[in-house]
Amino acid sequence: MQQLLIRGGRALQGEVPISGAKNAALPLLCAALLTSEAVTLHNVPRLQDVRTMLQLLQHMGVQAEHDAQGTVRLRAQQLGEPEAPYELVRSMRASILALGPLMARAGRATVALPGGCAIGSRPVDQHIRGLQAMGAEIAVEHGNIVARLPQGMSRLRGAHITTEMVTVTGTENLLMAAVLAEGETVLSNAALEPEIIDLAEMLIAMGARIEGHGTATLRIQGVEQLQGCSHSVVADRIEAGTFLCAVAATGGDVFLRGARCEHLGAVLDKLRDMGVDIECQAQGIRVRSPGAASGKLTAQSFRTTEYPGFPTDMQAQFMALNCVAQGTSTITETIFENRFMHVSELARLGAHIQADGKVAVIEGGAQLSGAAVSSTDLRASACLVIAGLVADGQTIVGELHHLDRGYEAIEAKLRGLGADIERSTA
Ligand SMILES: CC(=O)N[C@H]1[C@@H](OP(=O)(O)OP(=O)(O)OC[C@H]2O[C@@H](n3ccc(=O)[nH]c3=O)[C@H](O)[C@@H]2O)O[C@H](CO)[C@@H](O)[C@@H]1O
Ligand SMILES: C=C(OP(=O)(O)O)C(=O)O
Repeated sequence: MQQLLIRGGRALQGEVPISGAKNAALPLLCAALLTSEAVTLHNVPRLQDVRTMLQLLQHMGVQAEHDAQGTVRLRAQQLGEPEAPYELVRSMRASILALGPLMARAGRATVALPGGCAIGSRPVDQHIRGLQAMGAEIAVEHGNIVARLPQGMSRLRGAHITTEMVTVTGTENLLMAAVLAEGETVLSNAALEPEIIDLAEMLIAMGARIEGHGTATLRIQGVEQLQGCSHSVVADRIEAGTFLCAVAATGGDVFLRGARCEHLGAVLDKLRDMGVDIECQAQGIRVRSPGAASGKLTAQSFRTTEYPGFPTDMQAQFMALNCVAQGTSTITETIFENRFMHVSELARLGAHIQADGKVAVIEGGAQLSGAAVSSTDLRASACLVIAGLVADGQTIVGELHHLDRGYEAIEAKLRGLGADIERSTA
């Protein structure tokens, strides 16, 4: 079993490269299913979810290779069996993103129903409803979503779809289904995340006709086929936000190369209000902080909401920061019903937090002390790493498969900034 050993108390200094976004790379990889031509993706992060997605695509007959420079070359010339088996789906919920492209390209798909996972029940009813509105027949059989076109129908048909809530992968799935559908699709209540814009831009480069990406209404005119393309994955705003919180907590002066201020508005506002200096530059973000130990950082309350609000994927990391900043803060998690599992682990490090339902109240100013803690999900593990970086003594973070799903070389990047952190096999 692998674990991270962190000896806290060092300020972070220097420059760190921000990788391509996991949550953009995963739908972009699935978009390669939409064409028989070659697709090249640059700036693809080397992390476990990407490896799982490549395995899934290879399972369907897609040629896919990831080189050491972060370029993935894909070709879905002929699709094999359009199915996503449970072994792959259960380790990565984003496998559901194969459903829309497979229905668009092959007219049938079998995708294992993702189970309830750590952070909430996460149903996919909106994905299914949207595809049904486009003419798909869908049944759930033996734990699989089995989708097909009815007899006599050769393509999905455009439809007006309003999702009942804003869903990121739901919007992506329906967008990828609509680009090859017959006629116009209007997606209302669409998600606005930068990863959706990145996907729309790649699809447009493939010949798709899309308007309104980045707004709540997407208009798609279906085309008969798409061509190959070359596209670079947008920078990971959540990885950048994680480093911002780490530097804020430890203190220091770091340049996040490639990070984009315009994608981090709500997080940057809270950091500035806290007393952290943020400078937006063309090539990245510079962050300077006196560190929590100075007593000069003021804890900030927030609610997680859909983009452009405060991202749920930054809630845990910011909570670690609020534990050591001064004052009492309240965090309300509105997106997922079970995303406070890091609270009990932070308590093992000496944090003072009371969580009840959607709301956690954090009494700041804690002097954390190192202990053995266990990751419960991806961002919870990043939160524990941040806490470890400011705790006295040694923190041991276990269950690293969560962290490795979504962070590329996080300990090497932190070591490059002066952190005392290493991976060991227990
Ligand atoms: C791979 C990827 O991009 N993952 C991100 C994506 O997840 P994901 O796309 O799974 O999250 P959604 O935006 O779909 O979920 C938002 C809310 O809608 C609910 N819902 C969603 C779909 C549906 O059919 N029915 C339903 O009830 C969910 O349970 C949740 O409460 O957006 C989340 C919210 O920003 C992020 O935390 C994840 O990191
Ligand atoms: C929850 C996350 O990812 P996923 O949707 O892949 O589980 C995340 O990136 O924080």
